[in-house]
Amino acid sequence: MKDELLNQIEDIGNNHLSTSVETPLRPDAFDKPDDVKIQNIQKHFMAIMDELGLDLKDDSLSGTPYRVAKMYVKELFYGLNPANKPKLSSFENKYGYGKMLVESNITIDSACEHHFLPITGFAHVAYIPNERVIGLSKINRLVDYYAHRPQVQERLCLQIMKDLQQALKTESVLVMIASKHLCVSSRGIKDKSSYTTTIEYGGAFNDIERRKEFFSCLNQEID
Ligand SMILES: Nc1nc2c(ncn2[C@@H]2O[C@H](COP(=O)(O)OP(=O)(O)OP(=O)(O)O)[C@@H](O)[C@H]2O)c(=O)[nH]1
Ligand SMILES: [Zn+2]
Repeated sequence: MKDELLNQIEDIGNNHLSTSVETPLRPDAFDKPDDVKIQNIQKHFMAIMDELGLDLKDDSLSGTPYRVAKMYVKELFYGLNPANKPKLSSFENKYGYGKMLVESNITIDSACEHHFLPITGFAHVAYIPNERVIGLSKINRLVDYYAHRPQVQERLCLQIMKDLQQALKTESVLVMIASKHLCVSSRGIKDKSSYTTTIEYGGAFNDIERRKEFFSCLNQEID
């Protein structure tokens, strides 16, 4: 009886846990063109500055609402729009390269979705090819694309991994991100020294020996 009750509680718990690596976006998120979004955000940001008591007639401040709006739509959050997703061109693995490829120290420039403050650091991506290999720069472009959204680091890691697994038609992909969150270092607890590491992997990387090999490839002195 007690076990049955515990199972029922567990079932209820599982039913409530719906997992998704998608960024929560409204279905109509891209119905408006970018210039309309910029105009609207400009008005809202003007209201924020006004509420803070800033003089919007000052010649150094008057352009700020437009600057911020353009920066949000075209730069910091360009990765929200699927139209901006890089094409992941892949090639036949004619040479039969069968071991690990590691693309390391990829710049992470992101923003935390809880505070809209920067997340900066590095991503290290590895995969073991099957029949396809991918253009190296496409890995960096994919990281940049997903980073340019309001993010949490865990989801960023997963979004990159899942897309690469799909493009490369293999589960053997690993994504590690080490970064600093300004919301931890510059406000709140103001811890300047801590940083956050997330690591997600599948396929051959479930083997600890493959992960050790990956770690041994990091921090090489190049140049
Ligand atoms: N798991 C996770 N948490 C994050 C990430 N970025 C920021 N956070 C955390 O999100 C949490 C938001 O918590 P709240 O208590 O609602 O916000 P807060 O009052 O500003 O929290 P403090 O930062 O502790 O002052 C904070 O603990 C942040 O450190 C991330 O990428 N992943
Ligand atoms: Zn934050």
